[in-house]
Amino acid sequence: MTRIAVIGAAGRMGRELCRAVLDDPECTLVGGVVEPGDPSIGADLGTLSGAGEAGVFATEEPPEEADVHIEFTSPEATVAHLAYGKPVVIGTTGLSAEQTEEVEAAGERTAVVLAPNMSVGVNVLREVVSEVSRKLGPAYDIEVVETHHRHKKDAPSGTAIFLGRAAAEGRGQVFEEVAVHGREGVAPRREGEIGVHALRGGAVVGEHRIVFYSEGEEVEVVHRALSRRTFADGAVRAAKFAASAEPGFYSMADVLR
Ligand SMILES: NC(=O)C1=CN([C@@H]2O[C@H](COP(=O)(O)OP(=O)(O)OC[C@H]3O[C@@H](n4cnc5c(N)ncnc54)[C@H](OP(=O)(O)O)[C@@H]3O)[C@@H](O)[C@H]2O)C=CC1
Ligand SMILES: O=C(O)C1=N[C@H](C(=O)O)C[C@H](O)C1
Repeated sequence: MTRIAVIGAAGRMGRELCRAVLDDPECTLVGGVVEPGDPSIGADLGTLSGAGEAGVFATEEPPEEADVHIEFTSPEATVAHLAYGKPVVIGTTGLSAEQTEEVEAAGERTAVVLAPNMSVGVNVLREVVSEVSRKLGPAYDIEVVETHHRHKKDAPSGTAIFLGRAAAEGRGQVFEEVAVHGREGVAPRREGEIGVHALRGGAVVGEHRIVFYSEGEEVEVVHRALSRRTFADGAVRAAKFAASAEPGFYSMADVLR
């Protein structure tokens, strides 16, 4: 039985995670951490997440007995929470290069899984995107287009960067050197650039399109998340992995291996 505490339990993903952990016969939800001063402190996590009373309550600090934490909060909170020192699965996106380095360094002390998208589909698609890019070669123009709900804070999405890197790597480029984020004014396409575009609106759970254009054809690789449950199920799978893994810095590729 894996004892899991959800950090950021009052958020959109936090509630989905609480439901997913409560539904999993191999896991026990032992706690849920919310921001200091949050009105849901003391609330039953089952009731808060819509799963029905669970007898486990939202707190400001995680319970000692957790084997592993699942963290979907903000970049700042995620880095601050590394001090808990527990095995942790991190889904938070929008981390700076310095914040990512801090997360990586935590892997020297405990098991850390960091993934901008916990769905099986996106992680399989990463290989497909890399391979399509490799086979089509540098003559094709690549554009990455992502769409998310109106509440999403970071842009572009962590997944757009993840899949953009795969496309770049596939044809021997470094994504950060060729990415062009949106276009405005006089902005003709330069050879080899990868355009990245973030659409925000409504309740869209998450859509990612990697489009390859030549003069004569258009090849599109698409992932649409239909429910946040797909991310939560992946995170719970990663938590079971992290709870028994050696200290190290892991990705979903390690979890799904
Ligand atoms: N890897 C993946 O598969 C996925 C990743 N994500 C990422 O997960 C993150 C969260 O997304 P989402 O759930 O939609 O966002 P929400 O804003 O709904 O949830 C984040 C929650 O974290 C809380 N929080 C902030 N600081 C702390 C803290 N110090 N302690 C405890 N809780 C805290 C927030 O509280 P408050 O609102 O009061 O600030 C909020 O309830 C984003 O970075 C998003 O991109 C999302 C989906 C899938
Ligand atoms: O904020 C979200 O909602 C999502 N964020 C992740 C990202 O930034 O890639 C994953 C998913 O697309 C949903």
